[in-house]
Amino acid sequence: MIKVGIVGGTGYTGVELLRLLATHPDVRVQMVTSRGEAGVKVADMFPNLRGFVDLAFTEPNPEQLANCDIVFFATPNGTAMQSVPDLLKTGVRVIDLAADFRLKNPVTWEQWYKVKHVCPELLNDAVYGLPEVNRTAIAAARLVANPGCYATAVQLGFIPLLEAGIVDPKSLIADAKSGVSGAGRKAEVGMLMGETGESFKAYGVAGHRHLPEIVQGLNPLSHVPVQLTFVPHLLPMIRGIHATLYATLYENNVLDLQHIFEQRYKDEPFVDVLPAGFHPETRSVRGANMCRIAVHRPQGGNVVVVLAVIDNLVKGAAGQAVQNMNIMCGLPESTGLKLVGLLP
Ligand SMILES: NC(=O)C1=CN([C@@H]2O[C@H](COP(=O)(O)OP(=O)(O)OC[C@H]3O[C@@H](n4cnc5c(N)ncnc54)[C@H](OP(=O)(O)O)[C@@H]3O)[C@@H](O)[C@H]2O)C=CC1
Ligand SMILES: CC(=O)N[C@@H](CCC(=O)OP(=O)(O)O)C(=O)O
Repeated sequence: MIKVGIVGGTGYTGVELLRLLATHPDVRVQMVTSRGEAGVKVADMFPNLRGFVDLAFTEPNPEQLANCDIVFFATPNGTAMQSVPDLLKTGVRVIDLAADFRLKNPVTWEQWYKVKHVCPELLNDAVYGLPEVNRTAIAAARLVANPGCYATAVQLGFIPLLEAGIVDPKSLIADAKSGVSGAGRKAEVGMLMGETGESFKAYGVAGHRHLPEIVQGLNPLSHVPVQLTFVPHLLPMIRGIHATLYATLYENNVLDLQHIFEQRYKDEPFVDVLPAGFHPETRSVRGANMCRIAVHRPQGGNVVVVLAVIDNLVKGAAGQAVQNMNIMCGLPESTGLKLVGLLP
């Protein structure tokens, strides 16, 4: 059994990790931390876990964490980097769901996250945990940087087009919408039902911190640096991301875009390319570790439109983290992740 610890078990991604790991056949969760809820039984706070998780929240104690095989950090940005260097020295392998180890350049990190990185020497060692690109490196990694939610949907949508070299990398536009759970569980006026319900708005148009992450991931697939306009929006729903992606074809000749997408993802257990003409719905991936994608070419013109949906808490966070753990531990990648989306 893999001995697992979770730092930050009371946040939305931490609870989602608990939900997924509670029925994982090869995992024993032996420690879940919360400073605010230390001593409280997990199942008393989250009744969906009654009968599955018989643990109480504890303070994040480094000695207990060192007794785990894998530690997940489901903590705010800038938290994991404080304790990961010491934890790695004990031989524990780490999966960080936050952004601390996603960007390779510490200057870029400081620019977007507004704090100095405390262990920039680990940034090159950390493997970006997008299995559809980095599976081999993830298997050998001691430190995995789990991608951001928007970054997952946007990259999975653009990857086949850039790899095939058929679109102008300077023409990329990502219009992405997220449910409110993307902002986490902490109290915030802007996330109240009265503020978000029956309303819809863009935010972060001047620059969102997933922009450098997406560009860093897509640049190696392109012969010239990509130029991306990324606009996130907040939707009055709880879970889900819908990314509508645009790119301009180099040549307006007939290309089988459907075939390109189907071939790229034919062996991927967690990317589902829909038949031509379909429109994916966020509810089809709610609770599931899946990215559903459709590719369109409106009016046969030279603009490709890709639609990609994920559950921000599953393929956008906890599910992808478990997928990475399976790969790191040599388990079949789908172990514990054969989840069907919740309709309606
Ligand atoms: N929500 C989403 O859809 C996604 C989130 N992420 C990222 O995952 C991480 C967690 O997100 P989310 O679950 O939404 O966050 P929440 O704000 O909902 O939860 C944060 C958790 O971290 C704990 N925590 C906070 N500060 C510290 C600290 N200094 N040391 C130890 N534990 C701490 C909190 O418990 P306590 O304070 O009691 O210790 C709480 O359990 C974030 O970095 C987020 O950006 C990534 C992808 C998607
Ligand atoms: C709706 C909403 O607020 N979403 C979050 C994205 C959450 C996420 O994945 O961001 P991390 O990079 O911090 O992990 C945001 O835009 O900040």
